[in-house]
Amino acid sequence: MTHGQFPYIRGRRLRASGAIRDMVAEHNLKPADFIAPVFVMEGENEKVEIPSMPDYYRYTLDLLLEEVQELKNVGIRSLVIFAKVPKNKKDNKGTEALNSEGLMQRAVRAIKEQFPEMLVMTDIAMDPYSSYGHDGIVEDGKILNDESVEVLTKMAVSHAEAGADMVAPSDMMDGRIGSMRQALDEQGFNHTGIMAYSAKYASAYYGPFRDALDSAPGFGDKKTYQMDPANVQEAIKEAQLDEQEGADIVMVKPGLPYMDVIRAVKENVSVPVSVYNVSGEYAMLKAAAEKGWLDEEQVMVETLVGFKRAGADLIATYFAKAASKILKNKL
Ligand SMILES: NCc1[nH]cc(CCC(=O)O)c1CC(=O)O
Ligand SMILES: [Mg+2]
Repeated sequence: MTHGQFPYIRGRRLRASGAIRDMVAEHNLKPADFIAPVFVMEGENEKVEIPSMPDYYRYTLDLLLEEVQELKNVGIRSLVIFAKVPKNKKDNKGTEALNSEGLMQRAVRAIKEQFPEMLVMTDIAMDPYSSYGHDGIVEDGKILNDESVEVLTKMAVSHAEAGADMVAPSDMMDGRIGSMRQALDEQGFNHTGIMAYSAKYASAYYGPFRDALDSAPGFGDKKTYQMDPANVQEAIKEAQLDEQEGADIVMVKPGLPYMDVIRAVKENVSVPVSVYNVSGEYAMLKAAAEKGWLDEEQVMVETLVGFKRAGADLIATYFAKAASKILKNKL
């Protein structure tokens, strides 16, 4: 009798073909999972490749609109805008951030006008506007919390006025989510959402992004407000606090070195969890791919599905367009 020959339970039966593998896949990526970060700068008819982010560009607003059309064409439904602020418009209080005719506000209005169905998020942080490159007002070498929250709150209202669907505070000041929720509600923007960068770590993986916006801190580092990479319990606390203060979505950032944090946060909040697959993670893969050391497309998809497996509901990633193209061709 050959019946019962060892092994009679064979996992490989469910891996035998593309059809069965796709059928039993526990997690699936789709373009609607992605938030595409976009960089906008002043000027006309210009796009500049970010040196440490190959194939990624900063656009003047006219060309950004064409790029948004391309994102839409591959199925992307959401983007988050970052504005590059000219040096002469930077000061310690981030004054330019509140200018209703500022680049960010103009970009939101133009994108929402041409693509009303696109979910437009805005970065709320002072560093691109700060002469010190910090996410808050500086006094005697320290980053002030409550004074900065006042500015950040006004920034959120200004972006809501411009038409942002969600604001995304990336500053890590205490109490800013509650303050923004209250101000938005009081000023008639109770429909404007908040995606909180809740567990944002003091990470060296942000280097290329700071190149893109010319926003590196002018002195010191961001360790008095961004989190210590050693901590995970604290991430749960920060995410739960932001949920209580009214965040609609909480975020973990960066992504790859913090897969466990995504899982921990996911299990401890009831709002959706997003992850930011940051600029340094993009740069690492692009650099290895350029050298022919890694297969860019395969590693990209493997990484992105890894975020979903870890517990992320949505993913902000510079690979949004490339990954969406691949996913589209698969269907
Ligand atoms: N507060 C600004 C901000 N918003 C997003 C990033 C990083 C994004 C990336 O690296 O892709 C940063 C940089 C920082 O905190 O220094
Ligand atoms: Mg916090």
